[in-house]
Amino acid sequence: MSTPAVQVLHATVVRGGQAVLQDVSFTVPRGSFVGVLGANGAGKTTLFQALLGLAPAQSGTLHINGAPVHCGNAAVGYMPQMRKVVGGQLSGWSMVAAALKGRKWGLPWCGRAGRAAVDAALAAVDAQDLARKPLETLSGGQRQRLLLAQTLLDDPSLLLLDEPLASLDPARMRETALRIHSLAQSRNMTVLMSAHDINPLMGVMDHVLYLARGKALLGTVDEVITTEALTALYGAQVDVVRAGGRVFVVAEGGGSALQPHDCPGGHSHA
Ligand SMILES: Nc1ncnc2c1ncn2[C@@H]1O[C@H](COP(=O)(O)OP(=O)(O)OP(=O)(O)O)[C@@H](O)[C@H]1O
Repeated sequence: MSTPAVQVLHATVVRGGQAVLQDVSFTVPRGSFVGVLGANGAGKTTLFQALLGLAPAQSGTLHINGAPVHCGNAAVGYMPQMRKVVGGQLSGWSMVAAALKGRKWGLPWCGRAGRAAVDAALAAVDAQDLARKPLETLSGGQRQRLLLAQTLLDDPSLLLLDEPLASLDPARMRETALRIHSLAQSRNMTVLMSAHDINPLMGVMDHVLYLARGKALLGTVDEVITTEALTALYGAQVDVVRAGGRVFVVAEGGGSALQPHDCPGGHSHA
């Protein structure tokens, strides 16, 4: 069996005195596309930061491609959650170039190889037309594409994408998910992508990694997004309801355990 892309064994990660991930174990085979789901505060970003070596595990082990996690691993491309525009005067090209060799917001001076890498990354996400435009003039979706281009520099084998679909409309969400899927397949990359809406990931994901109460459950959509599996994970009654082509994960008392998930045609693909 080949070395897994990600292997987490009995990992506990504490933040602010609280175990955000508690004795979590899962294995992601190489080339898998994993949707990382969970309510706000479930620990999706913390998991990514642990895999980046930025949030050390108090106990347990985390390996990427068979090696312990460490900061600055060029095999890992990371797209953080995007909250606001930084450096709005920068062109799209400069923003991507600024991440060459792991630098962020440094001066975009680079040699011929670096320039070629930036051009190739922009082309891979179909963003050549954004290269000369200042960031502040771009839409959220266009900026997401540039952030995705940044993650492709250094030719990573693993992408950690933190809510890359946030703030996109449903059509763009689906388009972006398909784009990432196709990129991952063509470059043989493993993808862990967090999201609050499962629908754009239907047919794209091989697995779901669902986080709740410090625990994690990895499996196919049909294994994980069920009343039984999520009730066990949450330790309280959670119902998975399919209605009108949508899937709702409903907590006891009627509140949403997660954002409602659109799911046209059940689990069929759009
Ligand atoms: N630097 C930090 N210091 C202390 N606590 C933190 C820190 N970062 C995150 N936390 C806490 O860890 C928990 C998990 O946060 P995290 O950002 O990983 O969740 P998330 O699933 O990514 O949430 P969201 O969907 O809202 O982005 C939260 O309770 C949060 O308050």
